Amino acid sequence: MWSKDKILTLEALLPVVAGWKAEQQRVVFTNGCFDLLHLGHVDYLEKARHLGHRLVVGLNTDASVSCLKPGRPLQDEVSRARVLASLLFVDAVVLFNEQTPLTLIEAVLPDILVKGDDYAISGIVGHEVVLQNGGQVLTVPLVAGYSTTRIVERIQAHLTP
Ligand SMILES: Nc1ncnc2c1ncn2[C@@H]1O[C@H](COP(=O)(O)OP(=O)(O)OP(=O)(O)O)[C@@H](O)[C@H]1O
Ligand SMILES: O=P(O)(O)O[C@@H]1O[C@H]([C@H](O)CO)[C@@H](O)[C@H](O)[C@@H]1O
Repeated sequence: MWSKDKILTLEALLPVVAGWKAEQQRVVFTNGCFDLLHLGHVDYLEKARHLGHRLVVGLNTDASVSCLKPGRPLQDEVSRARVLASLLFVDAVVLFNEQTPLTLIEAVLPDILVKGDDYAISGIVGHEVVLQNGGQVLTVPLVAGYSTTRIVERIQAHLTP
């Protein structure tokens, strides 16, 4: 499968998810901006995937990111989606334009909802609907010292005479 074929609209994703569920494959969902992919992202996404059988990543569109993080994204949504889709342990990438992935999560109804542990379970968007549906909401420990912001700051410091 080509990585680009993992990037699906919600309409295209839902029957794929239904097929996985019919085969008793536990579907893991996470979401984020993933502007500059770094070790923390890779570590957490790989761990998230191994909490179940299939990993779906909800990716904020450029418009969504720019509302949440002024001055971002540094990489456009096409680039961010392809980079995520190129990861072996990512099974699907779906863009969402809202400020939160709630509608997306309500549609996908994953078996497991995951975020890094920079989020408390109660602060993870969609935790209620996933728990009400009998699913799990879990966090994965952060890899210390890695963030997109940190990368930007280091580049800026490097360029500053
Ligand atoms: N160092 C890290 N280790 C593990 N997971 C991380 C790390 N940094 C971010 N994540 C997780 O990656 C997902 C996407 O986060 P995000 O795109 O905001 O990354 P970020 O590097 O924190 O970006 P920013 O610096 O702009 O906030 C979130 O679920 C977050 O919990
Ligand atoms: O990359 P981020 O900033 O970790 O991703 C955000 O996560 C929010 C989270 O799901 C809140 O529980 C989400 O609401 C927001 O749209 C970004 O995806």
